Parts: sequence; C-alpha cells; structure tokens
Amino acid sequence: MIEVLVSEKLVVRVPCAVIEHNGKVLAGQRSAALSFPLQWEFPGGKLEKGETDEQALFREIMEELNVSVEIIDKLPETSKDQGWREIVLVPFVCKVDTIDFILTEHEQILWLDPDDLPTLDWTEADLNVIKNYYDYLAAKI
Ligand SMILES: Nc1nc2c([nH]c(=O)n2[C@H]2C[C@H](O)[C@@H](COP(=O)(O)OP(=O)(O)OP(=O)(O)O)O2)c(=O)[nH]1
Repeated sequence: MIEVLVSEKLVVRVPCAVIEHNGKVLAGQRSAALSFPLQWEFPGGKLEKGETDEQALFREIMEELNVSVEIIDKLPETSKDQGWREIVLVPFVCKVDTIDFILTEHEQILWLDPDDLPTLDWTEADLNVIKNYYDYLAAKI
C-alpha cells in the first residue's frame, strides 16, 4: 500500500490598511528585526483567534499607529505562498481622523502619491495589492 502524506498548509490571514489622506497613501517600513526586514507594507497584521478581518484590522492599526481607522472599501485578497505557509493579505481602503500617529513597530512611515507607490521595496504580496488599488482608483474616475 502506498501512503500519501498530505500536509496541510498553514494559511495566515492578514488584514491590512491602505490608508488614504489628502490624496496620499501611507506606506510602513517593517522593522529590521521582523520577517521581511525593512521591506514596505500596508499596516496590519495576523488575525487572532475568533476575530473578524475588520476587528483584527482595527486592533492592529491601534497597536501599530495608535489611531482608529474607518473602512471605506475592501480590495481583493491576494496571497503569497511561502512554501510552509500561505499569507493571505486582506486589504481595506481606509481613512483616519488624525495623522498624529505613534509608531510602535515600523521603522518609519511615508505618505506617497499613489503613482509613487512602486518606488519602494514592497513585500511580494503587496505588489498585487498595489495593482488592485490602481484598478480601484481607475474605477472611481
Ligand atoms: N501587515 C502586513 N503584513 C504583510 C504585508 N505583506 C506581507 O507579506 N505581510 C506579511 C508579513 C508577516 O509575515 C505577516 C503579517 O504578520 P505580522 O504583522 O503579525 O508580522 P510578524 O513579523 O510578526 O509575522 P511573522 O512573519 O513573523 O509570522 O504578513 C502587508 O502589506 N501588511
């Protein structure tokens, strides 16, 4: 008899925020001490047990930037296969009442014109998020 070992892949759901303010978009640089060191991302993080995507988003943004975000729209989910796990990014277009952030995790943040987003070194999964964000902006015109 031939045994086939089918290993289940860990699927990590990561809600993240494409934060818009005055026509610019927020990019966050990951800490040198974390995975994907010094690469750029949209703030957010992994879902905790029992949380919805939205609850995790609000918690993570409060933890990382010390602000509340308001969700405007949802972008398509994108995934990145890392072999041992799959990261599923769940991006939300968001706005904030204040940009007086307190950074607790990021090396730095930048506000960029949407057109300038590709100038940064994003994590691979984010390249699709940016593409989908462009489609979203184009559909709004
Ligand atoms: N928040 C966020 N995470 C992203 C993006 N793109 C991307 O690949 N990721 C990855 C990095 C992390 O592996 C995971 C988010 O988990 P996390 O924010 O809790 O970060 P972490 O360094 O503690 O996670 P880990 O890789 O050590 O498991 O998703 C993005 O745009 N935003």
